[in-house]
Amino acid sequence: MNKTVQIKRAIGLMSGTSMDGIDLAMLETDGDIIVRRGASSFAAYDAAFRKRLEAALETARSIRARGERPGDLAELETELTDRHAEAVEEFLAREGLSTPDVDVIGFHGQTVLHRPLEALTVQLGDGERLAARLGIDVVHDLRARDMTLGGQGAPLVPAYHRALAAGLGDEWAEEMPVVFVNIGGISNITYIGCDGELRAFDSGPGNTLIDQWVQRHAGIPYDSAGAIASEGRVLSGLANRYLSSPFFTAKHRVSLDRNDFTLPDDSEAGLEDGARTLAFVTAAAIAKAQAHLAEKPKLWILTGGGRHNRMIVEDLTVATRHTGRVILAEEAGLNGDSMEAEAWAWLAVRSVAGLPLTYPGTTGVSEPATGGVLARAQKRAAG
Ligand SMILES: Nc1ncnc2c1ncn2[C@@H]1O[C@H](COP(=O)(O)OP(=O)(O)OP(=O)(O)O)[C@@H](O)[C@H]1O
Ligand SMILES: CC(=O)N[C@H]1[C@@H]2OC[C@@H](O2)[C@@H](O)[C@@H]1O[C@H](C)C(=O)O
Repeated sequence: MNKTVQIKRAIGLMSGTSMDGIDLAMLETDGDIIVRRGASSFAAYDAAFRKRLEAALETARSIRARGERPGDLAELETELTDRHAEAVEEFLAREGLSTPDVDVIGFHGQTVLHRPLEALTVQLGDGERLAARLGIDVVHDLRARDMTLGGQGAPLVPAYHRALAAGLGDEWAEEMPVVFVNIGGISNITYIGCDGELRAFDSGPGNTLIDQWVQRHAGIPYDSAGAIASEGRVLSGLANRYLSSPFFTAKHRVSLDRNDFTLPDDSEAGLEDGARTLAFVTAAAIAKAQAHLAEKPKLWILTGGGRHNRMIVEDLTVATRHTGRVILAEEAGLNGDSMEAEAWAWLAVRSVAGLPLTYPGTTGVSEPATGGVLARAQKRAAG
C-alpha cells in the first residue's frame, strides 16, 4: 500500500548568534523532499534591543537549569516572542496569506547559553505564547532532546543541507564531496560525501568577533563587504593565537557558545588590522575543518551573512584552491540569507512527523534523534 505523502506549508524563524534580527522563510515539504522554497523576509533588531540581548548573555551565565530566567530574562523572552509574532504577521500580510495557510512554525528563539559539556542549552522564546497569539502550531526547543541523548545540541541545519544537496540536480554530482559553510555569528560546516556521508560541526568564530570589533572601534554593527578589513593586514601573531586555541587542537569538535572566543585587547591591533586579522581567522578556521573530513571537498557553498565579507571569501578561496572551489549559495540557485530559517521550517515538519533531526555524524548524538516541543494553537474558530 502506498503511504500518503502529506505536504505541509511551514514558516521557519531564526534569530541567530549575530543577534541582528529575525530571518523568516516559508517552505513546502513532506519532511523529506523540499517541494518548494517560498518567500522570505528579515526583521532587523534596533540597536537598543540588540544591546539587551547582548546583556542577556551575561545574565544567563548563572542559569543552572533550562527553565530558569534570572534578572530580566523572562521579560525579554516575552518581548522577543512578540517581535517574532509581529514579524510573522507582517510577512503574512505582505504575502496575502492568513493563518490557516500555514500548518506549522519552527521557532528557534535566541540562544543565550550553550554548554554542551553540561548538556545545557537555553533559547529564549515562548512557543506557547507564539502559538496562542498567531493561532498556528509552533515547534520550539529543537536542540534540547539531542543533548539528553549525548549530542552537542548543534548544529541542526546539516540534515537540511543534505536535503538541499539532493535537490541540486545531476550536473552537481561531479562536484562531490560538497561542504556547506554557514558563516553566521559562529561558523558551522556540513560535509556531504560521495557516498552520502553526513558530517557536521561548528568550525569556529564567524562574524561575531568582527562585529564586536568594528562596533567597539568604529561604532558600526558590521564590516560591510569587508571594506574595513580590506584596508588592513593580517597580524600573524594574533591570528596564530586564535588558531592554536584548544578548540582546534582537540580530537573531537564541540559546539560553540557565542562567548567561547573573545576580542583581542585594544592594544593588540588598530581598527583595520583587527578586522583583517579576524576575517582571516574565520576563513582559516573553516579551512582547518578539513582535517576532520574523510576527503577534501571539491565544492564549498557559502551561506550566512559572512559570505558578504569579501576578505573571508578571498582567504577561504586561497586556502582551498588546490583541491576545491568556493561559491556563494546563490550560484547554486540557493538563498544564503534565508537558508537557516528554511531549515527551521523543514525541521518543524520533521519534528511533527517524528523524523530524526540530528545524527551521530552531525551532533554526535548516540542514534538518529527527533526533537522539538509542539505548542498547539488554540482551536481555530469553527466554521
Ligand atoms: N553586507 C555585509 N557585509 C559583511 N558582513 C555582513 C553583511 N551582511 C551581513 N553580514 C554579517 O552577517 C551577520 C549576520 O549573519 P547571519 O544572519 O547569517 O547570522 P546568524 O544567523 O545570526 O548567526 P548563526 O548562523 O551563527 O546563528 C552580521 O552580523 C554581519 O556580521
Ligand atoms: C547553540 C546555538 O544556537 N548554536 C548555533 C550557533 O550559530 C551557528 C552555530 O553556532 C550552530 O551550531 C548553531 O546554529 C545553526 C543554525 C545550527 O544549529 O545549525
